[in-house]
Amino acid sequence: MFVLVNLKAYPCDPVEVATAAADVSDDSGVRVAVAPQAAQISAVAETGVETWAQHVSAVEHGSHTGSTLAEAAADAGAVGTLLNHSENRLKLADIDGALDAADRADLETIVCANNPAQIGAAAALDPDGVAVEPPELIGTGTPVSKADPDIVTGAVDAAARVNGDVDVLCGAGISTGEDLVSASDLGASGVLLASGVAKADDPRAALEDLVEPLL
Ligand SMILES: O=C[C@H](O)COP(=O)(O)O
Repeated sequence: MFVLVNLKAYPCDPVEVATAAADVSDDSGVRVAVAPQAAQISAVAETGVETWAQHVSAVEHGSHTGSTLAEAAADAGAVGTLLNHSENRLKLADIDGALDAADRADLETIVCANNPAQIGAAAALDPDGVAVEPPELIGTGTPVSKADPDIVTGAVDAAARVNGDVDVLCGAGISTGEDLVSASDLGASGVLLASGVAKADDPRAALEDLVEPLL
């Protein structure tokens, strides 16, 4: 299972979370990555944790003020990027362009989507992975794997019909090892989560709890 922790714009210490994630990944053998704010990619990558961008723009080098250049994210230490997160939705053409930008910079890609139909569309663009997240469950602590398991199995089926090479993650409300096991049982190959770690009093303990059933 792949555990991707999105720090969003939460007021956590990204280096503290990243250091804990690197340690938990090393100790458990579970792949754990952290996606901080763009300006914090370098500091997070220096901890040794697998580091992802939260977004890259569909642009090349040039006059694009305010953009997040894929090459700059990679130079700072990112090895992958989320795209089209529910909190940063993109037009179809911009998802496609951002995937091209990520490919140019050798970044792994996960395209987020709300439901199985959108997952099928996202998979058709040939990212490395897709992540299904019902927006209404994001940040609630109610795991998608329990509240809406059909959306996870539906996403797995939709992706497989379109593109057998794409990994399928699920997210929204995931915070415990039990949630991780449920996601795996439903066919997901990873989880995308945020508040369960970024807003935890003890992010290290939250990460340890997440991977515990996989040990
Ligand atoms: O990127 C992460 C997702 O939006 C899930 O957020 P959450 O774990 O706080 O529900």
